[in-house]
Amino acid sequence: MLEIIDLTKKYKKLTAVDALNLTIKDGEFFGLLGPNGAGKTTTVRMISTLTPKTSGDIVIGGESIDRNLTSIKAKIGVVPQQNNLENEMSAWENLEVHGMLYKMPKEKRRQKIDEMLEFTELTDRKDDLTKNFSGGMKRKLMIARALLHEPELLLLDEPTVGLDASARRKMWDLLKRLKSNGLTVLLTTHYIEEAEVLCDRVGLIDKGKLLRLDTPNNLIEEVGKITVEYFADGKTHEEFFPTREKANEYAGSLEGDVRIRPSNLEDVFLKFTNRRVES
Ligand SMILES: Nc1ncnc2c1ncn2[C@@H]1O[C@H](COP(=O)(O)OP(=O)(O)OP(=O)(O)O)[C@@H](O)[C@H]1O
Repeated sequence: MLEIIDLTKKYKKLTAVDALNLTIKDGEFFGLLGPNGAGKTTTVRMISTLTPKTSGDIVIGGESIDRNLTSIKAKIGVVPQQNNLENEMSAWENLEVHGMLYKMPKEKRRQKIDEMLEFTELTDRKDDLTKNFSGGMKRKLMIARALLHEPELLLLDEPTVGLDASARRKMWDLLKRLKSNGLTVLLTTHYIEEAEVLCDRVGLIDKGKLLRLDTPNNLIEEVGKITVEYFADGKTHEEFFPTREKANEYAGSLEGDVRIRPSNLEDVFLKFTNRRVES
């Protein structure tokens, strides 16, 4: 569905995305996980054709984005990190304008608007101005809008950033419904739990480079399923073990504050970079 080949973006001396290679399969829910500034937004913007790439290629459904921009644009739906709704328009009007921009015939457009409002649970609020919406409702409307023209690939840039815990969980449910419908999704996030809960495979990205790419489980197993966390010399240390027995054995040799827990993707990131994703 999506092939990214040696994709690079340079801003003067800064290489924001550095020879990125990855392939996303049909129906896959793929996550790019990395801290702020890792190059996630730049990658999504290049795939969305909003930011020109410096070099490399992006192939969507067999077509390079350098070839046929109009047909590529029809294949993708984009949900940017920042709200870019028309705030003085109602939810319905925002969707109507999008459908017209994508040249959807009136009957089909109206039918999809109803369907998307229903899917995102915004039907009751369809006539309200979006400036009066909560952060979670705005994000849901942006998803409804991105799906309206029936794209093959949905790009979600940090879909839950700025949302409170309850709105984030509701958004995860909505994204899980998309996943069960078989849509191909590329999501960026710096939330560990989000990547673990939603993604079939995860690419760890830091300073523009892809460090690792696999299922969350495989990545965690590569590092060690069990973490021993202990406090010494004024800071917290982590050691990783393949089994609880080995972790127990090691923990037994330590003094003071010791915790044994399942490893997560934050530990994987820490192991490969010495830095945390959620800092
Ligand atoms: N228009 C620009 N001009 C110059 N540098 C930029 C520009 N856009 C991004 N950068 C730089 O490129 C790097 C990657 O930024 P990017 O926004 O892609 O990261 P990110 O992983 O999406 O982080 P965030 O979630 O905070 O947006 C950063 O160092 C950023 O400062």
